[in-house]
Amino acid sequence: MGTMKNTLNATHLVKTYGSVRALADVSITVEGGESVAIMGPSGSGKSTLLHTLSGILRPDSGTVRLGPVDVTSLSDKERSTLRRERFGFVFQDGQLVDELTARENVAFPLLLSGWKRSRAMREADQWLSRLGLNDMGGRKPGEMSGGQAQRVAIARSLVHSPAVVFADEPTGALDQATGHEVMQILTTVCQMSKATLIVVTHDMEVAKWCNRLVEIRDALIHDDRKLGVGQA
Ligand SMILES: Nc1ncnc2c1ncn2[C@@H]1O[C@H](COP(=O)(O)OP(=O)(O)OP(=O)(O)O)[C@@H](O)[C@H]1O
Repeated sequence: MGTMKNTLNATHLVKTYGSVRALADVSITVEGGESVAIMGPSGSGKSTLLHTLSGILRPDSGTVRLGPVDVTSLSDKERSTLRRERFGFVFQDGQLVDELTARENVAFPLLLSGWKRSRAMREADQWLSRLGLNDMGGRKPGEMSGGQAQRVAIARSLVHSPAVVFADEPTGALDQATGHEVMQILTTVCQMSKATLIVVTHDMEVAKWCNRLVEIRDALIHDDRKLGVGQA
């Protein structure tokens, strides 16, 4: 039922930068609620694929659909509204606003959507507590560890109940143990929220947390397979 609505479907994506082909002809369907790791060598097109699927980049040709919506045919303004309302983003680091507290950072997407401040702050507090950050609400990003900051970023990516969370090297700035914790939390809360998760990573330990692994090579999908939990 709700899953069809959130199916992410890309067909025949082509994206070139000058003479470089970053996506040669990529088609992929991700069902609502799946968690997908995208791996591949440096320069193979992973980030370009993530940015195209998430409406940040427009492909030269091909289409991206979220449920019935053709994302590629939307205007820039409509695409940024769709990104803000239906997608969440987690990056390697540096994504939180330094001047805002953890609570304000998490509440930010809700404030942008017009929530009243008091209600947005209460919702943010619930997310912080869900992620084990009860005491962190009043701290600024510079006053937290890397792992804590990533958990705040995860809370912020999910606070507005997005259909899809896009994560680009979410553990790239963390040591292995902290990265492991962050992936456990990220996959658990996405599952709880029934959000699809798409993660770009170089690290098989990170990919293992997902239930599907897509390998990109030379701008094409080279392999696409299911993963059992803890298997790779
Ligand atoms: N803005 C840009 N201008 C020109 N070329 C670009 C641009 N962005 C990416 N490219 C090129 O497109 C190709 C794919 O890049 P992309 O960043 O998608 O790869 P990636 O697999 O994410 O790499 P990495 O793992 O190193 O981040 C590379 O050859 C890259 O140099």
